Amino acid sequence: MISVSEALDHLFALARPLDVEEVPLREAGGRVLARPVAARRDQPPFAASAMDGYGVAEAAPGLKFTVIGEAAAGRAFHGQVGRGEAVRIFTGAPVPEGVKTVVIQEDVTRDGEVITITDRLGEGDNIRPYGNDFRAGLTLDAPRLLGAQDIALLAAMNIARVPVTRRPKVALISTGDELVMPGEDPGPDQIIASNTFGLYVLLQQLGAEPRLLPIARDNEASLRAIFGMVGDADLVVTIGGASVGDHDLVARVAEGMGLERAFHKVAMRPGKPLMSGRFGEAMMVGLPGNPVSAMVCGHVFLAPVIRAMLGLDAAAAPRETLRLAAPVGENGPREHYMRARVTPEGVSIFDRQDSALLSVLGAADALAVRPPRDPARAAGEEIEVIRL
Ligand SMILES: Nc1nc2c(c(=O)[nH]1)N[C@H]1C(S)=C(S)[C@@H](COP(=O)(O)OP(=O)(O)OC[C@H]3O[C@@H](n4cnc5c(N)ncnc54)[C@H](O)[C@@H]3O)O[C@H]1N2
Ligand code: MOO
Repeated sequence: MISVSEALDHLFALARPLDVEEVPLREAGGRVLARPVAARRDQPPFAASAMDGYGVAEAAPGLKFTVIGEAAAGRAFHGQVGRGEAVRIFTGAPVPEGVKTVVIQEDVTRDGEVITITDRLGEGDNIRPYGNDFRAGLTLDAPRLLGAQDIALLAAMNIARVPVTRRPKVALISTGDELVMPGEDPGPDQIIASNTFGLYVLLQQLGAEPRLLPIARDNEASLRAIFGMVGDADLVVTIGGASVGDHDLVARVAEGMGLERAFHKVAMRPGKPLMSGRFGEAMMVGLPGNPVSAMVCGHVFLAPVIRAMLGLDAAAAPRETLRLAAPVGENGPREHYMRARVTPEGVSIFDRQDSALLSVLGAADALAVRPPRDPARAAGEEIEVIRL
């Protein structure tokens, strides 16, 4: 069995980078910027007032001015402002020629067209200089996962269409005679396909485009038929049928259809029967069927693979080092990803870790990672966690 980090190395080698597409700005949130983009203008494109008030050449308590016009956002005052003159000005307005400072209206008394600066004149000129935020050519570097604030910046840069990495198309195949879809009536020996839907949402959240294929039954003909439906998927993910049982046919059938397997079985818990390889034009990852095993493999393997396909760093799921809230016993020979909660007292690992228990996963907000053969640990000792 290979280690988790060896498995990740294999997976990164199997993943192919995707091409670039242009999308409208509003659709670029959550996508990965594929090429650097440069600002197409200076911002602000003129010196702008930062406040509502009066623009003057020089301000001091007691000085009087005659108001000769008005400058508002989107409506400049085009004349020259001389000594003894003021322009009524509003936030965002271009600062007229001759104005050196904006006195906020709270620091002024007005009588008809004449204003007088009171004796509590505030500090600063209240003017945002030309190009103060950025200049044309300012570059947003790629690759970069675009958040809401990046979209605001790109808009200000006047970028209406954004080059992003195409979303990886992922075909999700559940396998098993026992599975029915949520909402259906299960027979007495059937259960509901669950991790399929968890993985679907995880993939969506990662920026992939998942597609649910019909459930493949535990026979070669059914598996072959469903594999025949993967189309132009970049990644084929199977769930279940990965182990050694008589009905675990996934690897055999996929190999019959051209899978070049890179590995099968990883020294981890849960998730041991993981496999992967190239499957025609696609990459294939076979996940174990146990609901928690599949979800843990989603976080530990699928998430880094999707990020790599999107052009982000090929890196394992980020870990943090925190302190244990309670002692934990020694670990076995496999790297153990234990459902846990991060509390103010530290990392609290759940007692029940069976890989069928989705209720325990639902209560968890982190996976505590124990190295193989990690000795028993006391409360307060450090432990690495992956946040869920
Ligand atoms: N003799 C051995 N038996 C098993 C081993 C082993 O090494 N030797 N490994 C165990 C481990 S670890 C795991 S994990 C499981 C994984 O087995 P499979 O990948 O073949 O999964 P299945 O047998 O198809 O299903 C396991 C379990 O999960 C349920 N399941 C499957 N798909 C779904 C789904 N989409 N949604 C919800 N639940 C699902 C299925 O009904 C089974 O209960 O093998 C152990 N056995
Ligand atoms: O390795 Mo299995 O995934 O423990 O349930």
